Amino acid sequence: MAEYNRVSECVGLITLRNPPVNALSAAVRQGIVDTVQRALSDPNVKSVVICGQNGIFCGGADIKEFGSNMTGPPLIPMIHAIESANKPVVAAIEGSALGGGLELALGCHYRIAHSKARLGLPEVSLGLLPAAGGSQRLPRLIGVPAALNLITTGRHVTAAEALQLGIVDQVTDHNTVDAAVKFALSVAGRSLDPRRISTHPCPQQPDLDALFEEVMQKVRQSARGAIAPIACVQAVRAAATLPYAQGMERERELMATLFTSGQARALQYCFFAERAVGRWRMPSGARWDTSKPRPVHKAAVIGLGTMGRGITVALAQTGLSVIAVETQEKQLMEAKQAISGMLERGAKRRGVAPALDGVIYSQNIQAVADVDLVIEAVFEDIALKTKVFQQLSAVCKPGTLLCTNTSALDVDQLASETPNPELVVGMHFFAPAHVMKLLEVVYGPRSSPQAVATAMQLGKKMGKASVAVGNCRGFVGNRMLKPYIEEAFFLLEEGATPELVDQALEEFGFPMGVFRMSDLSGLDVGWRVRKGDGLVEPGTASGRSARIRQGRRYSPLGDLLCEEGRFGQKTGRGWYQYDKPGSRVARSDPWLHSFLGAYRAQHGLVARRIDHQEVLERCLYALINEGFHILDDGIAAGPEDIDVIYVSGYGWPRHRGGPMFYANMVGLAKVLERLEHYQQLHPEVPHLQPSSLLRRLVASGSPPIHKWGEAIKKLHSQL
Ligand SMILES: CCCCCCC[C@H](O)CC(=O)SCCNC(=O)CCNC(=O)[C@H](O)C(C)(C)COP(=O)([O-])OP(=O)([O-])OC[C@H]1O[C@@H](n2cnc3c(N)ncnc32)[C@H](O)[C@@H]1OP(=O)([O-])[O-]
Ligand SMILES: NC(=O)c1ccc[n+]([C@@H]2O[C@H](COP(=O)([O-])OP(=O)(O)OC[C@H]3O[C@@H](n4cnc5c(N)ncnc54)[C@H](O)[C@@H]3O)[C@@H](O)[C@H]2O)c1
Repeated sequence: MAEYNRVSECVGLITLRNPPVNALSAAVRQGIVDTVQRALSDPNVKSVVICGQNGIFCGGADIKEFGSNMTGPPLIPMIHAIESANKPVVAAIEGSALGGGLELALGCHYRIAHSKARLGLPEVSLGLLPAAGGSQRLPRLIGVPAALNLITTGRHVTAAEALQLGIVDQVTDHNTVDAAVKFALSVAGRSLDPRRISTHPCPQQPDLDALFEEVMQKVRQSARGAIAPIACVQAVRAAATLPYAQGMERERELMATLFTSGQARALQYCFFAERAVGRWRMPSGARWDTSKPRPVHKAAVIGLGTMGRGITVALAQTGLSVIAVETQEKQLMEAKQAISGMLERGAKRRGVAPALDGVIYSQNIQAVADVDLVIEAVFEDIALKTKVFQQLSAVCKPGTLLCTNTSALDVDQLASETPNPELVVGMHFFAPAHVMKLLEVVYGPRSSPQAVATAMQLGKKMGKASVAVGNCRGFVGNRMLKPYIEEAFFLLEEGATPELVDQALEEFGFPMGVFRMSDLSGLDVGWRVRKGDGLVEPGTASGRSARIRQGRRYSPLGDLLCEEGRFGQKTGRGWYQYDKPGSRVARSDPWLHSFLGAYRAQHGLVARRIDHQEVLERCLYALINEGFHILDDGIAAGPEDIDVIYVSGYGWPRHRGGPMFYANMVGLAKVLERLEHYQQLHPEVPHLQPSSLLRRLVASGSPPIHKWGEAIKKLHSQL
């Protein structure tokens, strides 16, 4: 709703009231229509101010309404009525003015913002465009290049930048509503014609065609199949080339296409999923809203290799004091240099001072005695980690949380080696840890709710998408990756090439296919794991039996490449070839193709034609099937958790919503049918055997994703 008051005798003050972000629901739109009319028809009112309650102007259209039949007054005529008003209307912007919220403000004649406010048109990130006139008014106000940048990226700008761009007329450090009322009084009676943005022509821009061509190319490259950024460019082009009314018509047409697209549904699902994972729960019944995190002022990182360095940077950037411990002197010196460099570059980008003094380096574990939380990132070796955890338990003050960054070891086993297992959780970061958005917070059966709450809160402070998951081999992300990679290997055996597999996955929207990714992260990583699992058998055995290990189909292709010293980019050779070790441009390698030919011949395999469809079905459905197992095992609380993990940590294209959402879109019956089909063809591949949850869901009529919970058993913290 919207509340109306008369202030300073002759200013009509309209306050949007719809907590928490004053989204423009039907009731709010109706409230605005009514109160604007009331203010305009009151002869005592000389000007009008629109603000939002609780320090936030407006978070835009109510996204929850998009899934239903929209009722209430539409936004476009409502904003048009404000712009056409014969009394000045001033927007008082505190907190956020986003999407429809900024479009509403652009319909006002003046905009006053608090210095801490953020403004933007983020519709593109929801698969939409600013379709309440934003795509037509913003270019008229700030010019085509700046509007293109804001609308195609959806980025939020600070009040200072908004002032510089000309989006707002004044910025205040004081009470915004008071400033806006004062301003409204000062402009009462002035001509409003120059303030009606829709009546302006777009500022002239030389080489308009070249500009649009360039931006379109850039957008197509970075959008990786997303349609909204392209529609955003088209809408701004309409603003630049057509009269306002025709531009609005184009905006409407483009929005109509986007609004009902699967991509918009997927992106809006992601928006809510990212918020839903914050409402975590544990098998014990402990939950986000009943578990109080411990304050963390000082943290420690043990082991300053690849991961420890990034984790130190991520912690220091949140303003924490960090004790960074590394036993090897040379490593310590190198780490200090690398961490300082990362902090300096990060601070420069964000325009703040680098937190160099926030990090204290030591070779001695005793230095962590008074920290509140430790993150261990030493080598992936259970004996070493156990020793480190025992040392930490002896050294740290009582109550210090002990977190491990292990990728695959048993968090619960580590916990059981300490006197206080309730203080132990996994904090599984992804490389590079100061950049990658994802954090899996892994709880064991004995982890306390407080430990989980603390790790989740710290993750949020570091700007991570933090997801609480149970303890099992590979946790959620890496566990699902295993069948995906295995299927890719099997496809090579059957006739595919790394190029074909990668192309299919990249066209689907992954930034990198499985083989380019494997070259980047190093083939030796998986080799070490497979050796540890007793799967790697040296030798030249041939035939089908050589490819069955531990009772199931196994492809030794990755091991054979490692035996050749082909570890990927770092050695200049892997699934592709590179100009030199460390170089990043992958080129097709004829050696690899003849190696695959010889391998197939040795094992009696006949190459067949494999198309993109099969690549996608085999790799993605195997991954999704594991996701269903994970849900059934209770390792992830819901499909949103899995989807957030895949979108923020594994390059799953956001406009496809995540693997579980994608399965829902494709249709669960179809996924089941294809898995059954491939399982019949490859009976020795257990991960193609459809999960019982998938079968149950299909049997119960394939309920929509938000109803899957009813078919899922209770949460577990361990398999
Ligand atoms: C054909 C039809 C024509 C239509 C015309 C088009 C109009 C327009 O162009 C389209 C739009 O405006 S598109 C919209 C463009 N606008 C955007 O994209 C802005 C989206 N919002 C944001 O970016 C952030 O919420 C803020 C920065 C506003 C606050 O951040 P913060 O302080 O960290 O808070 P938080 O944790 O993020 O959210 C708190 C709670 O509020 C919820 N909620 C939030 N916004 C909502 C909304 N618009 N709606 C509903 N709910 C919304 C959120 O889900 C959460 O509830 P939950 O129960 O926990 O899930
Ligand atoms: N590299 C990745 O992509 C990645 C991703 C997620 C998780 N992880 C996990 O993070 C952990 C660290 O991996 P990494 O890649 O950073 O390893 P790394 O080999 O780069 O670094 C490990 C560091 O720990 C130091 N160290 C060993 N024993 C120590 C001790 N007792 N005290 C202090 N320092 C000690 C080593 O000197 C080395 O500098 C592993 O458990 C790994 O599984 C790695």
